[in-house]
Parts: sequence; structure tokens; C-alpha cells
Amino acid sequence: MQSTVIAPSILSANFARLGEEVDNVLKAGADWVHFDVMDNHYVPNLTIGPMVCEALRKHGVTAPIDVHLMVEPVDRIVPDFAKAGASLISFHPEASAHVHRTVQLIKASGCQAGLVLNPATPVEVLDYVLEDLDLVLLMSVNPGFGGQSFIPSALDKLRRVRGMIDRSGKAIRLEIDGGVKADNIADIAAAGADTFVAGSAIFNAPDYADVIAKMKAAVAGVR
Ligand SMILES: O=C(CO)[C@H](O)[C@H](O)COP(=O)(O)O
Ligand SMILES: [Fe+2]
Repeated sequence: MQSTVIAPSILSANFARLGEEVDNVLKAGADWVHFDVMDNHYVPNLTIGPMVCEALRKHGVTAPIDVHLMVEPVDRIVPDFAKAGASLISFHPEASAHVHRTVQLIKASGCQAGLVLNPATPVEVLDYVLEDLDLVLLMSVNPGFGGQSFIPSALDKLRRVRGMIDRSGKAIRLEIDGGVKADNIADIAAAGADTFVAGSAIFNAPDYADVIAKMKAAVAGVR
């Protein structure tokens, strides 16, 4: 079984003091940094690129940086993120003309590779590529914005993908992203997730350590 990972999405951090925000959330018990890259093309929002990832590394961040690319086309930016210090790079199949090629490109760049399924993307997109992945990321909101509500059908999808991963016999992480809170994370963990992105639930809380501890305790109760 994969260890539990809490990955705060810096989309909801205060960008005017990003280094300090990332330091604080890691000190508060976060395991990874979830780094949302939006291009105002694949999704209707524009955020941050490789320079910011590199700046976090230069600032001294050593935790895994989990880059979620909402960028189309995706291949051209992959080597830039690898050079900038990304640990994992995930992308949406709709943003790649050749999904298998993009997975291989990410791995050849020295990063772990993840595929992201939107709420309406069928799980069959994982056929023929699942065993090459290090991570499957299920979106429980439509990509583009933080602070949206968890879409309940993601629970059934988690159960289905959990079964696919278990049958593969490979050590593939199952990550969930969107609307994850301390009060729904137990149900999400019970459905099969091991890696939990949470943006607004952590960065809008007055005490990061308190909310992360509550999330970890809720997950520990069911895994
Ligand atoms: O990829 C994303 C949006 O496209 C974010 O990671 C996600 O929405 C996290 O924010 P929140 O926990 O507030 O829903
Ligand atoms: Fe994300």
C-alpha cells in the first residue's frame, strides 16, 4: 500500500509571499507541494510556470513538487519543468496528441509521470498506458479554479481506478484533486485515494497544521 500524501495546492496560497507559504505548509506537515499550471487555453485561467518552480527550489524547498499541467500542447513545456526541479509531472490526455509519447518524455526527463482524468473523462483512457504511469490523478472538479465543490461521482471513479491499479500489481499512486476537505477526506480515502490535493481547505484555514493533522487522522481511520 502506498503511504498517505497530503499535497497542498499552492493555487490558494498568497502568491505575494509564496516561498514563506510553502515553507509554512511543509512545516505544518504537508508531504508534497501541488503546483497547478494553467495556460488560459486548455483551461480558462492563467497561473505560473517553470520559473516559479525553479524559484521555489532556489528558495530551499526540498519536498517533492507535484506539477499538474493544464497546458495544451503539453510536450514542449515538460523538459523546462524537469530542469526547474519538478519531481512528478501530470498531464491531461486531451492536451496531448500522443499520450504514451508524453509519458515517455516525462520519464526520460527524469520525473515521475501522471495522467489526469477530468470528471467526464472515462477510465478507459488508462487502458494500454496504466502500467507505464507512476500516478493517476482524478479530478473531482473541472480544472481551472480552486475553491470548487467536490463532484460526488468521483468516488465511484476512484473505486474503479483503485481496482485497475490493484489488478496491475504496480506501485501506482491514486491522487484526487478538487474540493477535498477535512470533512470529506475519509470517504475519499475509503474509495481508494492515497494522495490528496487540497488548496482552499488548507490555505484558507487559520492554522495549516491543524487542518493537515485533521486530514491525516481522518485518512488513517480508514486506510
Ligand atoms: O487543479 C486544480 C484546479 O484545476 C487544483 O489543484 C484544485 O482545484 C485544488 O483546489 P481546491 O482544493 O480549492 O479545490
Ligand atoms: Fe491541481
